[in-house]
Amino acid sequence: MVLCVLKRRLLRSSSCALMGRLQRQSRGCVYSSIHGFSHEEIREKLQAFPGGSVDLLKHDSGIAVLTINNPARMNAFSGSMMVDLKERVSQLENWSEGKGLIVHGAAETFCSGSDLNAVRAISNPQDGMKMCMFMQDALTRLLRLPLISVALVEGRALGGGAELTTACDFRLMTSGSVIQFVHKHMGLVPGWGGAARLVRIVGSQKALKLLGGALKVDPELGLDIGLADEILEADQGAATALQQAENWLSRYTKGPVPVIHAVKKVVLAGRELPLSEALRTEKEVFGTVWGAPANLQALASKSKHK
Ligand SMILES: CCCC(=O)SCCNC(=O)CCNC(=O)[C@H](O)C(C)(C)COP(=O)(O)OP(=O)(O)OC[C@H]1O[C@@H](n2cnc3c(N)ncnc32)[C@H](O)[C@@H]1OP(=O)(O)O
Repeated sequence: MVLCVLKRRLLRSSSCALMGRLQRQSRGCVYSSIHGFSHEEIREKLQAFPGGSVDLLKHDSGIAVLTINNPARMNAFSGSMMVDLKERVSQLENWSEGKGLIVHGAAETFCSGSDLNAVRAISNPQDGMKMCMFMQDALTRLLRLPLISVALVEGRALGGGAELTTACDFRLMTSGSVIQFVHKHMGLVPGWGGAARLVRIVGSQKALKLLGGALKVDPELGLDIGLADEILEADQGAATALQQAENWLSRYTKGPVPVIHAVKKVVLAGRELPLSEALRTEKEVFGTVWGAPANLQALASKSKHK
């Protein structure tokens, strides 16, 4: 009897722990005060380096467009843009009707990394660490959104810009575009989580070559090594690269919001959690769609999958 009660309590507490982990995972925060991370302190420091913006446009289709907007500096991230990015990610976390996201740069180029003027001004190790934690937090939360996300790479994605592409589920490259982890040339390694994510996307051997050689990845190489998911050709009638990216993404965002969110959550769990935890998460997510309206409707329509 006592054993049964204990067993039940254990089961309840482990499922609570799992749900907590799932919630934290979907919110995505990596750092807290125990890591010496004060969001407010670093936010204030970053705001001292203004310029550009990160803009968000949510469409009725459920696809949002996030624009890295600082064309005078090839869309380099100023301090205030880092703060903007985090605010936009918070807005997307609360967008219950959202299904997809396109991240792109203004004026047909993606992003040339952090603004070198800000980098010079905060080149001491303490400030560098704080900026690194802030951006890791923002980009981890971006990747963990329940939306299916795409980086549309036009022109150049350099340094932190290359890292940003890895915080999306997919990368589409237009002809002539380049992704380059130039960090080694700057005496650096990625610090916005780009190395950890790159290894998961292309494997450690290829990641070592890309980082160790600061290799230029053009669309063909990108497709070959699995960094790019599709090449967008310029000659597609009158369609802009953004329209082409929306068309590409809409294949994966078709359907009811809860189902798209569930798809993203199970894939995220498989990508990030050890197998036994990923399986438990999958079960929890399955429980949210089983017998839910979309499932009942599909059963009632006796659909065939020809
Ligand atoms: C953990 C994060 C690590 C990092 O991200 S470190 C930063 C890595 N990124 C870089 O080193 C990129 C440096 N920039 C470049 O290599 C070149 O500017 C680039 C992007 C290839 C473009 O070359 P071009 O087409 O010849 O154009 P350009 O050099 O005249 O640039 C146009 C204007 O944009 C500016 N710019 C480009 N990238 C920047 C950056 N990251 N920070 C601050 N300003 C940047 C550049 O200084 C120039 O401005 P201006 O016209 O001289 O006032």
